[in-house]
Amino acid sequence: MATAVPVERDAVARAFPGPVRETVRPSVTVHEVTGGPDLLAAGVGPALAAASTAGALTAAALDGRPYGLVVSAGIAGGFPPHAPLGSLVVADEITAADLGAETADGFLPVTDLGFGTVTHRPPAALVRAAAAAAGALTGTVLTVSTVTGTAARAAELRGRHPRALAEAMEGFGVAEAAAAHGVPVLEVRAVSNPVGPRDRAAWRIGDALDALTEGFGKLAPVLESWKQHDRHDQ
Ligand SMILES: O=C(O)c1cccc(C(=O)CC[C@H]2O[C@@H](n3cnc4c(=O)[nH]cnc43)[C@H](O)[C@@H]2O)c1
Repeated sequence: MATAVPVERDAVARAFPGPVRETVRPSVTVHEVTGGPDLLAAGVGPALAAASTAGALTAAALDGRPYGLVVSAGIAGGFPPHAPLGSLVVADEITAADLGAETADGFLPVTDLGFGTVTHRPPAALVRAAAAAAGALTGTVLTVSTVTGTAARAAELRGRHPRALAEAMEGFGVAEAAAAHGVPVLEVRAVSNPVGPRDRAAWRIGDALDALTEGFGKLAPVLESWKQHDRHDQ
């Protein structure tokens, strides 16, 4: 499970009762919850999140304990009124919103330029089960390299992605790493702030971290049934 920063990782860890063992890997430190998931604070932004997640995936595969599922988790901006503060969002699409080219006629995703991908889709059955268990909304979660800070940019993003519920900065990077290893991905976000005009006073990071802990408490049985990694140990 990959969060951006340690405070998010620790919020997820609080949902699982077991003790935590810290293992230093070449590109990332893994917090292994006994009887629960492995957790990474993979860094802020898609590039570092991809590098850290790929490192953990590679290390686990070389140990003969490959992961069966990768989860990108953390706080996010929610598009009002679709994803209110404190709500939980499970992504059915993880989309890189600013990976492309600006043209006189508007933004072109890299796929229109003939390269790569801009969207990863988590397994539909997993998304349904996770959202039902956690009482979460489902929709597109955008990955951006620049936090939206104006109403105009928020409207532009929703115009291009009408199903977008939230934006964050790591999901697509984590999903790229998972895809490179042939492992399914899920993204779960708790809304800490509205997407729109920059207003630090409007952040509710503590509430979002609490929602993350509560959400993962409810998600645990769903994730357990998808987890192949620990089954290799038994
Ligand atoms: O400076 C600001 O106005 C500002 C507003 C919201 C969030 C930030 C961050 O630097 C948070 C980055 C961190 O948290 C995730 N996150 C949370 N809210 C958002 C958001 O609205 N847009 C993008 N990312 C967000 C993100 O995944 C990072 O890990 C700054």
